[in-house]
Amino acid sequence: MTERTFMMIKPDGVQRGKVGEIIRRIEAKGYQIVAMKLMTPTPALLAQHYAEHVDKSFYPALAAYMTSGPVVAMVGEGNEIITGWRHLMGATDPTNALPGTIRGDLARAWDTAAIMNLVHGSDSQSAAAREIALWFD
Ligand SMILES: Nc1ncnc2c1ncn2[C@@H]1O[C@H](COP(=O)(O)OP(=O)(O)OP(=O)(O)O)[C@@H](O)[C@H]1O
Repeated sequence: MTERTFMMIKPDGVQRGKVGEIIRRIEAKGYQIVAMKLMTPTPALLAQHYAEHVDKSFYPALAAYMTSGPVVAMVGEGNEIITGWRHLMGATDPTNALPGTIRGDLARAWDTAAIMNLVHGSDSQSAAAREIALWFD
């Protein structure tokens, strides 16, 4: 089923010059990028995006990481893209992410309180709808 998802290249991806490589992998898979913008998230936007995490002990570190610089916010479209993009990303913790995935190939464990893992993708259809509306008015 053709569907849309919210995809993001996080600040470490932009700062480390991985934008081209990540977009190359999205396009190599055959997914379409139907919206894209470079922006630095505000703390308020981030708290809405990560509403499920705001009360967690790592949230201050996550917020500092995610507002540290520009991100590339994208809407992707393709068959089963929500699940497929999460497979392309790999496991949340780069140490556990398999080779062949973006996190497995390009990220490593960082000695910081927030897991820096280059990319984000919505984990369900309801999350995709909510996140696309949040990031693209
Ligand atoms: N225990 C933790 N300690 C530090 N940072 C964490 C921890 N768990 C998650 N994070 C950070 O918060 C983000 C959101 O966590 P979540 O569990 O939703 O992971 P995810 O779905 O793989 O990642 P994302 O939502 O960014 O795609 C992670 O990508 C990571 O940057």
